[in-house]
Amino acid sequence: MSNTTKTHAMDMSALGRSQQELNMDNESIALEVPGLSLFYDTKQALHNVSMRIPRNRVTAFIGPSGCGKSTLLRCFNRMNDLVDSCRVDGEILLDGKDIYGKDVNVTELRRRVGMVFQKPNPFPKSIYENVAYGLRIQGVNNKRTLDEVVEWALKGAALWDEVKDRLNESALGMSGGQQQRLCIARTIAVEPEVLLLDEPASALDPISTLKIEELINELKSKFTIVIVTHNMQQAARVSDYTAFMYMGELIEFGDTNTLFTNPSKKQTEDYITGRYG
Ligand SMILES: Nc1ncnc2c1ncn2[C@@H]1O[C@H](COP(=O)(O)OP(=O)(O)OP(=O)(O)O)[C@@H](O)[C@H]1O
Repeated sequence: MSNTTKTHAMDMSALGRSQQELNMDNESIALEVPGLSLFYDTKQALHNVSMRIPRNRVTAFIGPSGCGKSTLLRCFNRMNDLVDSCRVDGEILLDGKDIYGKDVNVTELRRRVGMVFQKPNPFPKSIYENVAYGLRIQGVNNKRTLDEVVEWALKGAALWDEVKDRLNESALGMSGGQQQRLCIARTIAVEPEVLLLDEPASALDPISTLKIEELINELKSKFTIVIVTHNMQQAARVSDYTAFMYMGELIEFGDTNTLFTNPSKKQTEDYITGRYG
């Protein structure tokens, strides 16, 4: 990298990050993509993507609009199955087993790999029932069990103190930031292994965004987290590993500190220094 570029590369210490580098070879792997292509009709949106997502870490997908970040994220819990024109070619291994295999129960897969979307989407139900929803679907109706899980999940989503006195009020009366944390609580209530976050803070104000980022940092001790973000500062703040994508290809994937301060590919360097995107 040239000296000029180095001065433009992100100052990671300003983000409060330690300089410690992580090594994928020392990680336990939650999700493995040996080589995945994806088509919407004849248009190829992912080109032979290979990657390993480490357990109990935060992995961020960055890249310009339309590069395939959300498409790849949605492959991890087969949300793309809902798109008629979509065809996936390849495997994704969750704990070593192909999630596209014939015998896979997709409902169970989506419990194990939960997803939170860009726009908070609570159900028009009470705060309590939003969090209890996934358990009720599983047939859990014991009040004591539900009470315990609702409290655990709301605490886990850093929302309990704000809502504990109004659990029976409608979730639709909450602020946007609270609704997004409620959606996180609803997702973690069924104890997934992986949490997919698709731009979870982009519709939120800066204070709510900060809360979501702090929450991500806390949740990674229990869950493997994959986050799509447009915001490079956010990726640098919250993630351990970062994948840079461009036009459906995975260009570079590695430890976040290294990717932002010393990228190995020219395309990554151009993107993080603001030359395109
Ligand atoms: N349901 C769909 N049908 C057809 N094409 C789609 C569909 N969803 C996405 N695409 C196309 O696939 C490509 C990748 O889109 P995707 O939304 O994954 O990109 P992205 O990197 O997440 O973009 P953004 O940052 O704007 O959300 C784009 O060319 C997009 O137009």
